[in-house]
Amino acid sequence: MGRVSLFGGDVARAEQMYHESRDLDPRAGDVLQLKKELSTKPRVDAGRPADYFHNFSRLCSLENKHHSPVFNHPRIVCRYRPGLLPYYRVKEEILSESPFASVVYDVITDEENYFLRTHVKNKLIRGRVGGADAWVSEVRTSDIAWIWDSDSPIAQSLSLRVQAITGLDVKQRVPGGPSSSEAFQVVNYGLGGHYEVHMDPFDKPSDRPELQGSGERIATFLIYLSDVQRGGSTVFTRAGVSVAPVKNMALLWYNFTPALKRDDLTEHAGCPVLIGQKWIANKWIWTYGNTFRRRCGLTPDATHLDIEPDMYRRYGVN
Ligand SMILES: O=C(O)CCC(=O)C(=O)O
Ligand SMILES: [Fe+2]
Repeated sequence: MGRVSLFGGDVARAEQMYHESRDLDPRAGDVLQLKKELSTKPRVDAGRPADYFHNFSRLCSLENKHHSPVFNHPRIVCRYRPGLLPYYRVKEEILSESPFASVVYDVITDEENYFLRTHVKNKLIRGRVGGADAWVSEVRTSDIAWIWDSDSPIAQSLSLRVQAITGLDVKQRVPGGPSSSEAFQVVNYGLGGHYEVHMDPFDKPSDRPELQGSGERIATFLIYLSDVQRGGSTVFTRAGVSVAPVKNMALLWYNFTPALKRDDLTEHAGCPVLIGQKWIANKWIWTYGNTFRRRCGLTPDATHLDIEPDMYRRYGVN
């Protein structure tokens, strides 16, 4: 436990546990190992804000249900989300207004879920972080694989569903052209698997040819392919939102404000899986093809809900 605390950045607790366990058995292997790690590990991880681990671990340790800051706004929290098609509405729970984050239940069927997980069975490889020079890192401990729309009619119909729900273009113009969305990224986290605090837009240009000229990841549509017995929530460390995985539920948020300013409040993380395993499928939607679908607001600080009526009026949806 002391080593877990140290790994989680809680040096004070690790030291306290070291002293307690040393008094019990000073020669135990774990005690000696903890002593070694305490003496070599830098006390503060450079570049991380002081509240980095505090917010991450506090939000991760909340109970296994959604948490959001008090939503003090006259606009409703549960609604039928206006979508691209006037007759197609999905039940949506808004968890945060700014940054906008919401969940939609049962966006895929069990059969589609099974397809996504089995299609990648022999293709999963360790996920990386970074842009063109992406590297394997302890920051992200999961296996990933990609499913393009051209790989299967099921993937294609799922992409169209994401388009209908978000109102955003998701067309993939590969090979050769810029795309409005990436392939589904299927991710498997084993025990302890996690993804530390990060933002989805790239810091550096990506080396993936299909993304050249596509702009940026304006929205993230994350589908949970499994429940997780304990742990594995997605947490927004600055916005104070925690989302517990529910099989076949999707979590949607916008990484950019309507004025195309990177929204730092969307900083988020995947909490460590404590019991069970976790599967998700990410769909990132790009600026390309969406300039007129998600227009600017009337003011530079307009939020997503401010521009929504304008976004859907074009499709005859009120
Ligand atoms: O696993 C999660 O809950 C978050 C995953 C994530 O943020 C990502 O893949 O970019
Ligand atoms: Fe992410």
